[in-house]
Amino acid sequence: MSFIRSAIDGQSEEFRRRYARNRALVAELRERQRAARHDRPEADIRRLERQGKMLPRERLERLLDPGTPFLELSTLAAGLAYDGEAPGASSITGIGVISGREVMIHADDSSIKGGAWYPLTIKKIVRALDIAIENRLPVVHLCDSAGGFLPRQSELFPDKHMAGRIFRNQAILSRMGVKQLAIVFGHCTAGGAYVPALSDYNVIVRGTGAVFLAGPPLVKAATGEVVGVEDLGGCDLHTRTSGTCDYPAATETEAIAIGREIVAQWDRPRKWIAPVDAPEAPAYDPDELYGILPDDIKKGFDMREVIARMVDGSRFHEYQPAYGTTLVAGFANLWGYRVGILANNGVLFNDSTLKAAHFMELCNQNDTPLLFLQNITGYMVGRDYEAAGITKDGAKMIMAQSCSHVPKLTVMCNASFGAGNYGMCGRAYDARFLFSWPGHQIGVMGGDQAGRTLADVKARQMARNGAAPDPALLDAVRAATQRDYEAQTSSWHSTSEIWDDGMLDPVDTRNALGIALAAAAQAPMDRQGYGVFRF
Ligand SMILES: CCC(=O)SCCNC(=O)CCNC(=O)[C@H](O)C(C)(C)COP(=O)(O)OP(=O)(O)OC[C@H]1O[C@@H](n2cnc3c(N)ncnc32)[C@H](O)[C@@H]1OP(=O)(O)O
Repeated sequence: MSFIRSAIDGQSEEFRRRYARNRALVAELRERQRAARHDRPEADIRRLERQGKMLPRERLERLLDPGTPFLELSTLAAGLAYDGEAPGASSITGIGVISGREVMIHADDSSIKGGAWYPLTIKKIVRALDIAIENRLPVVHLCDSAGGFLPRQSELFPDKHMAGRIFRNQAILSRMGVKQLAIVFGHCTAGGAYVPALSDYNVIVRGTGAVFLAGPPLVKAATGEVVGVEDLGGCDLHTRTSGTCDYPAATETEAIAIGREIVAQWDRPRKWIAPVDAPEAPAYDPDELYGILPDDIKKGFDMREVIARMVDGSRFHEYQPAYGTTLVAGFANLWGYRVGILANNGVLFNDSTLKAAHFMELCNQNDTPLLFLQNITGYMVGRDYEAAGITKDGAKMIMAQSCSHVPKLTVMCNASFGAGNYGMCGRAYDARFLFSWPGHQIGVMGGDQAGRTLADVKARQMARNGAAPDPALLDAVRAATQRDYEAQTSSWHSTSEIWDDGMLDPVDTRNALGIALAAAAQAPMDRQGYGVFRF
């Protein structure tokens, strides 16, 4: 592999300007994450104190092995939804280490509306369980939830990927032999009761933990029976009489200790992908990424400069360096794992598209995981390109990508527009993990283009109807579309909607990808081949 020679001038005015802008974005990311994790109304903190409960992050700190990394997912989920009422989508998910085993964590956050599940909470939990299924990661659930957020039941209850999907995913995990433990710290009501019931192991805290299909008020309303929490679904009922729970614990601390002991009994999963070399830090300082990423989405940058600050030893074996140059492809090591990287250096033309498809086939032939670094404004459009078959070449790229049996990881580095998002393994294409950077923008097209397209459609419609041109109306259409697009294409919006698995500081991305690769290595690869390529 060759050493990447950087052409960056760290003293240039442009570098300094970009550096300042990207540092400011990361400072904003950190502040938003701090607030989402810790800012809670005083009354809710006091309520949990009165009940003798720990905050969810205190539980997590005691549960995870000291000094081990925790890759928290979707930290800013729901950040822009529900008037900011459910920071982090009132839940914590992420990959951590317990008793030496990598596990997926799902923790309810009862400091927000009693841990009630908002629609985006459910999306976040379902995604965490999908990740567990795809990567065969055991799951530890820290249960303390009021169940569905009742005012929004129609958005969280009935459809395929709503609340029922949590329990469906739990059943699938169990069938696959992927273990689950639930620790019941608070209430598990209604559907939430199935979280411990569908876990292979569970622990319940006496006094605060409870599991029931309906809590006391609903039981009274439904049948007239008056019954207290402990008698209806408390620790003793479930560990002595019903058998719904396995291990009683006198305190939260004891429950966590029992949970750690249970995980310690689990076998260590086989790894299907192994590092090929010892890990090595990049030769260039990742901090320089701040000076490389542009301060204007339309400005280009050489993705090799990003790769040089992400991969082991800044070494890269570039594939077809002189062909299809708007796509950079090649092999590198990341934390010792061999990866095949596809990164955008411009619009995808026929040649770069075919190069991408061929390179993905090579990686599948070698069982080499794929890493997509997206900065894509789309495929080249126009008569000449259609005549040259840009649509069928794009289809080949999507075929190769969708049918890849190797794990795929995607990082949204800057732009993700149009069908380029699809070819480069956007959300719909089952990347095992998909992260974004704070300056990233995503949309079917840019706001300016969309505004002009809709204004043009309007003008043609008016002409067809014999109406006089109305420049003020067309300007209004253009401006309104652009305004909407600006809000909807921002990275804060996309991460709030869980279109990614979380926003990362570019400098932390190498570490996050290392954890993701180690997780991805736990699932065997299923070679199913490809569909029909259109030639
Ligand atoms: C999938 C289908 C389902 O899951 S149906 C869900 C049915 N759920 C229920 O019946 C649980 C109702 N809630 C409760 O029993 C209690 O609130 C529990 C969870 C025990 C927590 O009690 P406690 O710690 O004393 O807090 P609290 O009652 O003061 O509530 C705190 C804030 O949360 C709210 N809250 C509670 N549950 C829900 C809910 N399911 N949907 C929407 N909001 C809920 C409370 O109204 C209260 O809000 P606020 O702080 O007054 O603004």
